[in-house]
Amino acid sequence: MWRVTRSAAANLRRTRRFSVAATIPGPCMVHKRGADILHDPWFNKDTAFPLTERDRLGLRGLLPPRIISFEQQYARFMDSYRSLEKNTQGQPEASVSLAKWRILNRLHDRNETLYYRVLIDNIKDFAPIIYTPTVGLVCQNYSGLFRRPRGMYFSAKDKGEMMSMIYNWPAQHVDMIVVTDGSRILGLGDLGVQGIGIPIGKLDVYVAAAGMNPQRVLPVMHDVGTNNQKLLEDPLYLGLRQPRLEGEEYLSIVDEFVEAVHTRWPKAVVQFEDFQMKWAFETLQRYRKRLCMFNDDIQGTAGVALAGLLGAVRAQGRPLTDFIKQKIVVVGAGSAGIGVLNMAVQAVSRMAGANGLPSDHQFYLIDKDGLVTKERKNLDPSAAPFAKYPEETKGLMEGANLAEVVRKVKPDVLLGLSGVGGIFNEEVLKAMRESDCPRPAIFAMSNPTMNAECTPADAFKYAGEHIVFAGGSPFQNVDLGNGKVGHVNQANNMYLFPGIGLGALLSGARLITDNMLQAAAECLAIYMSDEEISKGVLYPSIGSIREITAEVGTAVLRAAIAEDLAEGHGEVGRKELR
Ligand SMILES: NC(=O)C1=CN([C@@H]2O[C@H](COP(=O)(O)OP(=O)(O)OC[C@H]3O[C@@H](n4cnc5c(N)ncnc54)[C@H](O)[C@@H]3O)[C@@H](O)[C@H]2O)C=CC1
Ligand SMILES: CC(=O)C(=O)O
Ligand SMILES: [Mg+2]
Repeated sequence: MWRVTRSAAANLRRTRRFSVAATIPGPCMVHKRGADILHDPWFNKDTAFPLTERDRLGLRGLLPPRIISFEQQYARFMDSYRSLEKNTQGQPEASVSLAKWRILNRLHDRNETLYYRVLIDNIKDFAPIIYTPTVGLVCQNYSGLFRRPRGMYFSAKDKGEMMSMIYNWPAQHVDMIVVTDGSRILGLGDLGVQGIGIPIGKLDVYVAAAGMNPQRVLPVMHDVGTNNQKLLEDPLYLGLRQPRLEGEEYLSIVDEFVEAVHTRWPKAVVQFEDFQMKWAFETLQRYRKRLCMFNDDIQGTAGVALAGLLGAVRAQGRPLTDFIKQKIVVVGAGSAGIGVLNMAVQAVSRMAGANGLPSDHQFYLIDKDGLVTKERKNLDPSAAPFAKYPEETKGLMEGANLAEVVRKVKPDVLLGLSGVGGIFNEEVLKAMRESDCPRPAIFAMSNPTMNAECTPADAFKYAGEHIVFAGGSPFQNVDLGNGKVGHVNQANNMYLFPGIGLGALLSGARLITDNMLQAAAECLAIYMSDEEISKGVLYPSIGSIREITAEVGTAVLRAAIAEDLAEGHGEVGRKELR
């Protein structure tokens, strides 16, 4: 469909030459020399190059003479990080977090081997810096923070050029791509081109959690303009200074990108991230049968939430099949909230042996206009299956407000994916005290921290110490006094997306099916022991993200094999996989 232009062909030849020399995974031949190596974060070892390599690679004289081992470099970096922590005590949290991000980012830009080692070993400490919440702050300030490019940018001005541009990426192989258009970055809205921080952060998690080869990951930004007036007026803004493309014009950009990626790396897994709702659903429908892709906000989040919801049922001491009877109020009818409900419906249907949503389901959906009912004017088709008929609303009217809904419904679970910080206020949380449930669950899943629907401290204070709590960003456990601790879970799609991507990649499947996603969610749901669950611990520690990712990846791979979709990866073919 797309013309391979002359420059594309030339790029292809160049890339092939380059790739043979420089991007073979594993123990690799580096045909770069001298300063080019020191300036390439993929290969640079700084002062750790031994004398033999300094001679062979033309580095003699370009480095101070003393060889500092990798372990010494590691210790030196961690020392400077810990000193930064000590020296910034008492300073505003945002500036401390940004300072931490800066020193990690400088290392990322200089020496990826050391960067990923410190990241893997300290993932629990560093995840809040390279991922939510700090990544949100980084995106908000990206144009000012920008020093070196990372990833690829496909803008509205590149129409007709993408098949050629894709060959500008220096690596021959790409396994994993995370792409955004910056239109809904966490709960921070349209951040235009500055949203590139999200694909970068997500791919860092892929490397740390799934062991992806850092030379085979690609963060991508589709810059189709921004409707953020502040950014449009910012003289330093790095993106296109035009309103967002809409309709067919928008889709033609994404189509062209997908075609280019699929041509160059047909086996790469593509994760769509932080697209505004209409494009999140549209692109998922459009591409999910055409390439190995998923939408993390719709599908990854749904799996993590479902695992948490099933954990909440276990925490109540009830059998999993009681999930069907749970009264669940979902606040936020966007890509994440609707994604969660769709997956919950699949789970309920499986348990009930039914097809679709049983008529007596107890799911309630609230958006910015209140309770969603069949009387809603211009009811969004994706919300329609969850809109209540008047006789099902316990007397609540269309648009009833959140506190009213909680008072009347007395839910087992209150789950927020609204992006609105503090919306679970004192009144709402106190209403949760009247819940019929022996152990109600409150999930305040919106990111970053300031957009969480409530803090855990408020949740335990107003809704009661017996609740189970999960946030989307990390929070400290809550001291309830008398030696009691309110456990705080982090219900974040980071528990699943690395395993979904890894399993899909290793399977070599050409698409990601509902069964593969369901396998991922089920794997997470059964990961915790009954003892942990009874203490309100629904998810593993982020410190064990590699173990959980390996399990999830295996579950996804098995599901792909069971569906006869697995074609194999690298030297492991279809037969060996079986
Ligand atoms: N913890 C996690 O793993 C994840 C968290 N999220 C978070 O969820 C939030 C929403 O994401 P999306 O669904 O993609 O956004 P979206 O923009 O598609 O949807 C937001 C929804 O919230 C509703 N809303 C807005 N104001 C409201 C109010 N005052 N009361 C009730 N509802 C209100 C809107 O009507 C809309 O339905 C974001 O903050 C995002 O960071 C998203 C994905 C994963
Ligand atoms: C975690 C995530 O994907 C989000 O907040 O959008
Ligand atoms: Mg997201």
